[in-house]
Amino acid sequence: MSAHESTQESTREATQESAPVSTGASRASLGHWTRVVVAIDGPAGSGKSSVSRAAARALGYEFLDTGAGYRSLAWLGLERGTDLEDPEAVVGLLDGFDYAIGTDPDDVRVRVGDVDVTAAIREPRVSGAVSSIARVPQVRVHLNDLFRSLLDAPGRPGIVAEGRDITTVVAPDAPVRILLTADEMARLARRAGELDGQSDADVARQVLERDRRDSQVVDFMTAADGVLTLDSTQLTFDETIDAVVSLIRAAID
Ligand SMILES: Nc1ncnc2c1ncn2[C@@H]1O[C@H](COP(=O)(O)OP(=O)(O)O)[C@@H](O)[C@H]1O
Ligand SMILES: Nc1ccn([C@@H]2O[C@H](COP(=O)(O)OP(=O)(O)O)[C@@H](O)[C@H]2O)c(=O)n1
Repeated sequence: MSAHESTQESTREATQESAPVSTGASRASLGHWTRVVVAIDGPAGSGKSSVSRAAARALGYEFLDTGAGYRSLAWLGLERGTDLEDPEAVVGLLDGFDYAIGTDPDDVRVRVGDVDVTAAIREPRVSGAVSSIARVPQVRVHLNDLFRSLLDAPGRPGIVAEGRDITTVVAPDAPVRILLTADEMARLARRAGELDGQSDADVARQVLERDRRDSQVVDFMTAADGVLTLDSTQLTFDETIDAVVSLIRAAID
């Protein structure tokens, strides 16, 4: 049985379960983590960010959008006029990179220095540049250290972190690991629905090119061993949230 099939099966079982709500977890299931760490990866438009945030809210957990870290560094480089194709220049940006992100799912503001970049990091110019900085190994090491310290910080009983390599590199030993997928047409339609001011064709080109470049660095299209695949193509937004919450509850109860 493939990882995909086995996961659809476990998703079905978990979704049908009507277990009482519990956000607790046994010490053993947490491994070395101080709280429940839920790792979610997937391609652009699969629903990682919105679904992870809603699942965190439903469980009383925190939420970590790791892509915001890469986007913020790209934003800084664009502001400074840095050549983002030059890895040395990109590494130079890390010196004194003063980055902060909210992990409350109801307050996910992002700051670089004194500037609130929450909206700016979603602009197409940042989406178009971010893959260039994400492929620099020193950037990944630097940001991964930061992400791990946020995952293990004192706070709510759990945290849902989403990105491209959370299940494989940042937290391969997380008690819950999910690959959230959706077929290309569904992903492009979702993204097109979000971005005003850009034609659907431009959005599609940009998303596919970003996925192509990102997948040269990390594999977020196939589930690593032990990672559950949840295909949201045929699911509504609410059904996807329910499925993720059920998978988390099933894993920690
Ligand atoms: N299962 C789903 N069905 C319909 N729309 C969805 C679903 N999951 C996510 N969306 C919508 O798709 C858009 C992209 O989701 P987002 O969370 O930004 O994806 P990602 O973080 O993977 O790029 C959002 O507008 C979101 O509300
Ligand atoms: N764990 C992660 C998260 C994001 N990224 C990079 O950051 C970019 C933006 O991530 P994102 O999660 O905001 O992207 P979307 O899928 O939400 O559009 C990605 O295109 C990757 O280049 C990464 O390399 N590793």
